[in-house]
Amino acid sequence: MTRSFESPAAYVQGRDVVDQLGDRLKPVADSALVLADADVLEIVGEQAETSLEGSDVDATLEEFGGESSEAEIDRLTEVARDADADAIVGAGGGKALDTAKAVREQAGGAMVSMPTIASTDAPTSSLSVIYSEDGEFERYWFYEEHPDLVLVDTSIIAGAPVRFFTSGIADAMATWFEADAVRRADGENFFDEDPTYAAHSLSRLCYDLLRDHGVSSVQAIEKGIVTESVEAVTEANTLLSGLGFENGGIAAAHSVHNGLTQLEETHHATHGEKVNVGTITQLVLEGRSDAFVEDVIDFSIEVDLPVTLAEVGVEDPSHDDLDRVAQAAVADEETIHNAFDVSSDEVRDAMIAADELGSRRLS
Ligand SMILES: NC(=O)c1ccc[n+]([C@@H]2O[C@H](COP(=O)([O-])OP(=O)(O)OC[C@H]3O[C@@H](n4cnc5c(N)ncnc54)[C@H](O)[C@@H]3O)[C@@H](O)[C@H]2O)c1
Ligand SMILES: [Zn+2]
Repeated sequence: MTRSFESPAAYVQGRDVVDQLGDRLKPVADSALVLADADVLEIVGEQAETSLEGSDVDATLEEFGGESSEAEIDRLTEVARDADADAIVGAGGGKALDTAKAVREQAGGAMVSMPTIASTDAPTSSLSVIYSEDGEFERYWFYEEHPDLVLVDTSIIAGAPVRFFTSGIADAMATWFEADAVRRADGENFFDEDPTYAAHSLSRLCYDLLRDHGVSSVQAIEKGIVTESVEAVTEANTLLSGLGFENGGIAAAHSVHNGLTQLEETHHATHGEKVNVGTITQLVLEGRSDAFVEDVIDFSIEVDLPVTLAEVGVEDPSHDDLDRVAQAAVADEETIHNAFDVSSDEVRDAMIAADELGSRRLS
């Protein structure tokens, strides 16, 4: 079996790095299309345009409608073609970046991810999650190419609501436990190949940075300030978690997340928040010691992440509801099989046990 590692060509992070957009794009583009929703255009539109035009790159700003749907991708692809754009710049959260990746796939040229929140693994990856226009999950699109540049402005990240940042911490924490489980089970990464030592090691570094700087970084984001802890956790949430999940593979935490999306009442919880319940469930499935699971739960509570089903919207779940979640989590295509040989009954019971441990630590 071969092992593989793939990544964006460049990653740049720091205060005010949006000002570098033009200089960094100029070698490959004479014109760029910037895609962002109305709120994000308010935050970063003018700064991006000034930087591009200051480097003689023609800038077109277009409002993204908010859903990474095929219809929106097709509409924006037309805008990119009409503008004769050599580069697509996506700014915002996971949905805006996933849309920009899809538009680049169809229109060609270079692609820049400019996450304005550190909430998910979307900025660095070579895939988009596609939804219907009404926001129902439809499918994943996989691409040959990664973004050419990921530009992460920490002064913007620090100005965003803290819930996005803590959600990113949850998604990043899962990266380590999933990559480690995949490696132990001899599972595969997102490129259907063996994970490298690098992927395993970067995933571990991701977790260590979260545990070393998580609490202080969240405190700093609450105050809207940028500290070294904010830089460390932004890097963990964005670069390390992104490289870690694609190259290391994912396992049960994300399958439980996918199962939870079956229940309407979890829809208000973010991706990362549902993943956190999945992480604790995975640790129970692995048979980790009480002390180990409690340590992860206590850290989650400290950074205000959910540790119970009720906290992601599922109050007093019926046996049937939990069976539905568990059955979806072990569907044939689910990544849980990458690392675990388990039945839906085992997943359901692990969810109940994880919920119980979480409730005890909360009280
Ligand atoms: N492609 C991948 O590898 C990958 C990985 C994980 C998740 N995802 C996808 O990412 C999406 C979730 O992304 P998300 O959690 O980032 O949310 P999102 O993209 O759904 O929404 C982000 C929201 O935050 C707002 N926002 C952005 N920057 C802001 C700022 N600086 N200040 C205030 N508000 C700001 C936006 O206006 C938007 O309303 C899902 O569609 C999920 O499937 C993709
Ligand atoms: Zn995730």
